[in-house]
Amino acid sequence: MAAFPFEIKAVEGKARTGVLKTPRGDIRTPAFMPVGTAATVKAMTVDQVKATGADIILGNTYHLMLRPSAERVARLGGLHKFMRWDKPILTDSGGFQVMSLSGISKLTEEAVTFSSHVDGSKHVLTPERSIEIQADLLGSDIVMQLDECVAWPAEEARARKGMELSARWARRSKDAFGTRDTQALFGIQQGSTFEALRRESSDRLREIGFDGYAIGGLAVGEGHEAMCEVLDYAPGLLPEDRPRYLMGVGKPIDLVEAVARGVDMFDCVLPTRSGRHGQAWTWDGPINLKNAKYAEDESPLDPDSDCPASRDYSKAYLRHLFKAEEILGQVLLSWHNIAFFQALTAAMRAAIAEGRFERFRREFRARHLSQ
Ligand SMILES: Cc1ccc(CCc2c3nc[nH]c3cc3c(=O)[nH]c(N)nc23)cc1
Repeated sequence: MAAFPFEIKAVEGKARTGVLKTPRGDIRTPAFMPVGTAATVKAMTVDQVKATGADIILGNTYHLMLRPSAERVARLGGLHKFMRWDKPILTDSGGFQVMSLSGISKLTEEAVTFSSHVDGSKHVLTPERSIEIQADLLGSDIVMQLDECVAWPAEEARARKGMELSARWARRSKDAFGTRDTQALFGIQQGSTFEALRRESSDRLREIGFDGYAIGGLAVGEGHEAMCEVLDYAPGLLPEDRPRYLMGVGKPIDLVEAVARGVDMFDCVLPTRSGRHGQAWTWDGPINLKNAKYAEDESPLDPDSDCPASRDYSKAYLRHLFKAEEILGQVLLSWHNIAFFQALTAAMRAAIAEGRFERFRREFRARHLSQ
């Protein structure tokens, strides 16, 4: 019995819109999940995040196990209580962050061992330990298996080794997760840019059985075209009646093109990270508010938005805040960008439900990529 019912409401081509029902609330798909790495969506309060329409946020095993430690979060009541977010949380398993953030790390059949980028202390992550941190100590609603994300570009032999290790860790993760039914476990498809490897990965994950399936190993520098080439076949290798989560993606155009290829869930640091540097995402494409042309532009970022950061502040004021290095600039632009990504996924849900997604996709590309 799948822990979380996934109801697909409408389909247009490969695009789907639906609802993933969890004990802590429904997740409308296609869904964009704001990244809350260290128990905060950077520069935003949970009330602002909720106001944007986000149904779920992401937490990070790697960061929280190093600081304040998973045991401390558990003693403080778990991640939801700690950060005052009472809707669903998905946590990553930590392996990806070890490879991209920590200093010395060692990968064996048994575990990933690494030294903390915070204080140099030594840590060990096994599939079993990652499940314990995510499910028992942080208390997340959607748990990710521990996997190995092979760097791009990869030789086929190297990509096979990583895919096979991830498949063995998928089995160990499922065994450690057990028969919990108030939390969900997602497997992660690997195989780099090789169709045969991704097919084998998908078959092994399907055999084990998961509540949802992630597409890993992308958004690692391959670029939009190469990613779309993999997405032309990768989502379809996974069970069509369960959610498909494309990890680490992406720019607005990436989301639209991935939804068109059958992806349901997304996460990316782009809206908050670019917001902190003065980049605003809009229906007409990205703009850099530090540009002199906005110095006396009294228009807001989006007058039709219900988000105060998008509707109530002039570009001139936002530019001033960034030039003056005022914290409020980072707060307002993070808020606007997250609201824009939520508005984009809401527009795609409506378009698919009304059978006009292809028109939406065509019009979005024409307007957003016009620059
Ligand atoms: C809080 C949080 C931040 C980031 C993530 C996703 C991080 C992420 C990737 N980001 C870009 N490409 C990625 C690939 C993988 C991958 O193959 N496996 C895993 N476990 N995570 C990935 C999850 C949670």
